[in-house]
Amino acid sequence: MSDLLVADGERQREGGPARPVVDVAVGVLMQADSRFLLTSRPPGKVYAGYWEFPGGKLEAGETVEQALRRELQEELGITIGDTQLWKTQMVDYPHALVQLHFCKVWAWQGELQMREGQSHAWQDLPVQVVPVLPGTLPVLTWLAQERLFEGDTHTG
Ligand SMILES: Nc1nc2c([nH]c(=O)n2[C@@H]2O[C@H](COP(=O)(O)OP(=O)(O)OP(=O)(O)O)[C@@H](O)[C@H]2O)c(=O)[nH]1
Repeated sequence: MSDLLVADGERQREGGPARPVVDVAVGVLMQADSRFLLTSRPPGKVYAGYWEFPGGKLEAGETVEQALRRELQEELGITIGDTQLWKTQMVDYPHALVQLHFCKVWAWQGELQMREGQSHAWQDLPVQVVPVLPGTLPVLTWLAQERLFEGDTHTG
C-alpha cells in the first residue's frame, strides 16, 4: 500500500479519502529461551479474543517508548527497561488505519498481571494460540527470518 503525507499531518491512500493514522506502540517481550509473550484482546474491544503483542495507542506528545512504558504498566503491571524501535508496519483495518511500532523488550521489573481481563501465553514458533490478529502476523515472519525458522509461523 502506498501512503502519502499530507499537509495537515494525515496520511492518505492514493485516490482515497484521508484517514487519520493511529500510531500504536507494541512490545515484543522476549525470554532468554526465545519465547515471546502474546496476550488476547479483552472482551468488548475490536477483534476481541484475538492474540496480539501487548501495547496500545500513543497519546498526544508521547514517544513510542514512552507510550509502550505506560501501556505495559497499565495492561501488565510491569516496568520495562530501555527498548528500541525494531520494525514499523502500517495496517489498514476497516475500523482504523494503524501504524504499528514494534519494540523488542528484554528486561522488565514486576510480575505479569493481566489487568484488563486478557489472557497471556508465552509462545515460540510456530505459535499455537488462535486466532492471531492480522496485524500481528508480520512479526512472526520477522522472528522466523531472524531465527532461520522454516515452516508455518502459526497454526490455524
Ligand atoms: N497492541 C497491539 N495492537 C495491534 C497489534 N497488531 C495490530 O494490528 N494492532 C492494532 O492496533 C490497535 C491497538 O490499539 P489499542 O489496542 O490500544 O486500542 P483498541 O483498538 O483496543 O481501542 P481502545 O483502546 O480505544 O479501546 C488496534 O487497532 C489493533 O487492532 C499488536 O500486535 N498489538
